[in-house]
Amino acid sequence: MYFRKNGNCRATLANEGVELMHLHELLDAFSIQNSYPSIQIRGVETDSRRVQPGDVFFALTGHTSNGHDYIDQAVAAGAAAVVGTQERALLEVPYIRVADTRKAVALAAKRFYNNPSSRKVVIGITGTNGKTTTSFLLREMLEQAGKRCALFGTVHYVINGKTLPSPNTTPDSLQFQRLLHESEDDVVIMEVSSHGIDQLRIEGIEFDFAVFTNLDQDHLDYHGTMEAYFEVKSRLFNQLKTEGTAVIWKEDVWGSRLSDQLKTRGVRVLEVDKRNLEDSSQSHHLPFHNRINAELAATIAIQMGCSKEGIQQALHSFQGVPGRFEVILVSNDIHVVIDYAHTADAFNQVLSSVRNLAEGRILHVFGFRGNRDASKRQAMIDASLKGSDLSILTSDDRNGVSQLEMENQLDALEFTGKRIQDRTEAIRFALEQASSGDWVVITGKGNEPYKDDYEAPCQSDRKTVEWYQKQEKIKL
Ligand SMILES: CC(=O)N[C@H]1[C@@H](OP(=O)(O)OP(=O)(O)OC[C@H]2O[C@@H](n3ccc(=O)[nH]c3=O)[C@H](O)[C@@H]2O)O[C@H](CO)[C@@H](O)[C@@H]1O[C@H](C)C(=O)N[C@@H](C)C(=O)N[C@H](CCC(=O)O)C(=O)O
Ligand SMILES: Nc1ncnc2c1ncn2[C@@H]1O[C@H](COP(=O)(O)OP(=O)(O)OP(=O)(O)O)[C@@H](O)[C@H]1O
Repeated sequence: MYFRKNGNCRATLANEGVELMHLHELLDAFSIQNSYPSIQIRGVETDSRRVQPGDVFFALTGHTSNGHDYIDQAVAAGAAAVVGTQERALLEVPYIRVADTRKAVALAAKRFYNNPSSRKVVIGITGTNGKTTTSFLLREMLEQAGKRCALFGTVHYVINGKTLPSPNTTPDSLQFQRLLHESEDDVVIMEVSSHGIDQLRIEGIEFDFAVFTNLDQDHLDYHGTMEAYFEVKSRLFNQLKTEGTAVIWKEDVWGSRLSDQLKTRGVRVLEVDKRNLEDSSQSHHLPFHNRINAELAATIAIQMGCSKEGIQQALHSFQGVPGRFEVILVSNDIHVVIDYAHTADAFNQVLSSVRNLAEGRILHVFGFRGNRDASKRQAMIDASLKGSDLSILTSDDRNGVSQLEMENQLDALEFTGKRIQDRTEAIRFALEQASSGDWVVITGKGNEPYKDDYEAPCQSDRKTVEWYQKQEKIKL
């Protein structure tokens, strides 16, 4: 069945609900002047293992493998055309050479799915810490005001109210356009990671609002320097619509710098600073860092027509974010906080928030992810030692690094606290040490499962704490 939609000639495959498009129409999306045959294509794909007959296969040069190595596999699976950057011997299907396949696939997917984000309010949230929390808070405020929100982030994606697993904080461009094509939501709230920007996952998307929370040392294994990291993050703001608005936490030095840059360029900027927090009575029950996130979210919500009362109501009913400042009261007046902090600044924030609450001591359990930015580790250790009364260094997620190698790396750091290799054991130790009025703060994994060789393998920090309570393995 053929039909025309927004001027594009499309067709639907019987019983599959899949639209067809002419190859030249797709290639127009990334400005390829072409004389390729006018074949019909069925879809866009970047993974040879998922190619269906009629798809255009985009060969991406990745960090672990090279899509060009899978072109033959894609063609064998029925690819109607292939797009890549490398020179190729003649194929039995058209091969289109471009300068940048990531850019090409982003623009092709946008065209193929008929630019779905153009019909929604699009909000991007970036920064080292606070993206997830700000996005959850904003969703709560907007949903309570009757706006249906799609959400993309670290914890999960939500489309049409349905929760989907999150393979990446920021989805790749193809997945993003595909999901938005299905979305009947009014608003799109997305966490925008620096990897996502660098890998052009948001290429071609125009934002109504872009938020900057803060910048702290992280991901330098990928970006090299803080300057480079900042430069990548700031690219999000080049994708604001002409009438779009930047919302920035001004107390952060990088945020202040970004704000000045944007104002010089004539971009509309709404700055949030400590004074806004003093004025806002509605978020006083939250730890300080989440008050920042709440204020950033509220600034957008107000711009989108939400009432102050509605925002207050949303903050009141907010259930929190899985694995972010989750507080568990265990017996004998001992509190446990499960949190996702994995930078020095996040440690400072969380530990000082707990300091304001704790009558007794703070016992901090933390670790490091293997195969990721190791240059931030000493600053994290220093923040833990400074902000807690007992600092317990354990395993976080070795991410393919052997235990021996990890232990060697830790030996090279200056740490005067307690080291317990096994995470379950470290949590047990902290709980055993705690007495009435103390707070045990467990950071790094949040709601994510961790792998451990000890008694309770592959579970979450919360489950471990609850397990100890239930098993009465320790006297709480
Ligand atoms: C290092 C990195 O960022 N990698 C991301 C990147 O993968 P890649 O391009 O390197 O993929 P690859 O595995 O080398 O494969 C290259 C190409 O060959 C294709 N292929 C491969 C095998 C095959 O048989 N056939 C085939 O066609 C693949 O489909 C792909 O198109 O692009 C993929 C799709 O977008 C991402 O899923 C993947 O994220 C990995 C899983 C990852 O861990 N990324 C982290 C660093 C990340 O992006 N994190 C941020 C959050 C950071 C934070 O703020 O905390 C995020 O947004 O998630
Ligand atoms: N505004 C903030 N400033 C500093 N630290 C914060 C802030 N908000 C949250 N944090 C800390 O950062 C941790 C991660 O928070 P959140 O998940 O909201 O951020 P994120 O940017 O989405 O992180 P990631 O991309 O790694 O998932 C929290 O558990 C908390 O320790």
